[in-house]
Amino acid sequence: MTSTDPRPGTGRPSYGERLAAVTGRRGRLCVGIDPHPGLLSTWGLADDASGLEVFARGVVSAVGDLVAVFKPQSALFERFGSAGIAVLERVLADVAAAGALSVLDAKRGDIGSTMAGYARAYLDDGGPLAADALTVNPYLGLEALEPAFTAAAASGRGLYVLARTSNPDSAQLQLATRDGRTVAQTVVDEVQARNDALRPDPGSGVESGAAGPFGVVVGGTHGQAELDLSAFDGSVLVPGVGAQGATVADLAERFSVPRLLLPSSSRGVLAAGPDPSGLRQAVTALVAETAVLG
Ligand SMILES: O=C(O)c1cc(=O)[nH]c(=O)n1[C@@H]1O[C@H](COP(=O)(O)O)[C@@H](O)[C@H]1O
Repeated sequence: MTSTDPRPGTGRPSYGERLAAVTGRRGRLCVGIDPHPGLLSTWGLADDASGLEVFARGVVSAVGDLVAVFKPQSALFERFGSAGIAVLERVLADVAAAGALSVLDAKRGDIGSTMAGYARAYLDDGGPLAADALTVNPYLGLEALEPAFTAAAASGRGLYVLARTSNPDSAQLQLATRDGRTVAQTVVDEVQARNDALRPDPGSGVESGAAGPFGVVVGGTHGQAELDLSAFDGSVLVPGVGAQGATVADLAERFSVPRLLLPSSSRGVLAAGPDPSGLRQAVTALVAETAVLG
C-alpha cells in the first residue's frame, strides 16, 4: 500500500492521509462549531433552529477556506430536535464543500450491538450524518467500540477515542491504574494496537507513511502529563484551547509529540463573530500560532 492508495472499495484515501494533506495546506487547527445559547445571543440570533442555521453555516462560510478541520458539537444541534439535526447535516455538507474535514463530536459509545447502529449512522458511506471522523467514548470498553473501528477503517474515516479529557474531574476515572498502567494509557495503547493492525505486513514490501486513522483525545488543559505517546502514530485531538484556558504555546510545552497534535478551539474563536472579518482574523492568528508545533 502506498501513501495515496484509497481504502478498499471507497475510492477515498485514509483519514490519516486526508488529514495530512489538508493540514499541510491550511495549518493544524480544528475549529469547534459549538452553538451555545449565549453565543447565539451575542451574534444577535434567536435561540432556535433558524438562529442555529445562520450561526453554524455562517462560521463555515466565513472561514471554510482557512480551516483544516471543523468539529460540530452534536449536543448543541440535538437540543433543537430533528430541525437541529437537519442543520447539522447541512453543516457537514458545507464543510465538505469548503474542502475541510469534519470531526463530528458526538462522543458515542455503547455495547457492541448498539455501537453497530451508531457506526452505520456516522461512519458508513451514504449516511447523512457521516463525517470524516467521529469522537467516541471508550468507557464501556474498547472491544465494545469494535464496530466503529471496523466501519471507519472500511470507509476511510477516522475516530478520536477519548483518553484524557479536559475536564478537571477526569483524573478520578482516567488516571486510575491497573497492572501499573493508567486507564488513559490503556486507551492510547489499545488505539495504537488497532492502528498497527491496519499497517501492511513489514515483510510485504509495500509502504505506508501515513498516520493511523484512529486518534485519541487529550485535553490541552493538562497536556500530555502522565501519558506516554512515544509509540502513538495517530492524530491527537487537543480541545481546551481558548475558553478552557490552554494556549497553542502551552501545547508546544506540554506535549512531547507536537507533530501529532490537532489543537481545537470552539468558543475562543466563535466569540470573534459574527463579523466574518473578525472570525477570519481570529482563525488566521491561531493558525499562525500552530507553526510552533512543527
Ligand atoms: O471530544 C472533545 O472534543 C472534547 C474532549 C475534551 O476532553 N474536552 C472538550 O472540551 N471537548 C469538546 O471540545 C469543545 C470545547 O469547547 P471550547 O471550550 O468552547 O473550546 C466542546 O465541544 C467539548 O465537548
